[in-house]
Amino acid sequence: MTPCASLDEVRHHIDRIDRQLVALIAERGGYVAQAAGFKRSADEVAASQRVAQVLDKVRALAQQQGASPEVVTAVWQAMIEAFIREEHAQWQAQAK
Ligand SMILES: C=C(O[C@@H]1C=C(C(=O)O)C=C[C@H]1O)C(=O)O
Repeated sequence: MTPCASLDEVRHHIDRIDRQLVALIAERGGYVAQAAGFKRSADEVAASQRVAQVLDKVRALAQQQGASPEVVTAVWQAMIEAFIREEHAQWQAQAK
C-alpha cells in the first residue's frame, strides 16, 4: 500500500482497485453462471454447505492478509447472495 499525500490520491488508488475488483467479479460471475449448468435442483443452486465453506475460507484469508475478517465476510455474504439470485434465475430459465 502506498502512503498518500492527499484525499485525491487516496481516491485515485481506491478507483484503481475498484476497476480490478469489478473485473474479478465479472470473471467470478462467469464461473458461477457455469455452475448452474451442473445443478439439478434449487437446493443445489443455493449449496448452503459450499457457501459456509467459502465464508470460512475468506475469513481465514482475511486474517492471513491483514484485511478485516468482518468486512471481508460481510462483502462475501452480500456478493454470494446476489450471485445465488442470478444463478437461480439462470437455472430456472435453463430448466424450462
Ligand atoms: C457457484 C456455486 O453456486 C452458488 C454460488 C456460490 C458462490 O458464489 O461462491 C457458492 C455456492 C452456491 O450458493 C457453487 O455451488 O459452487
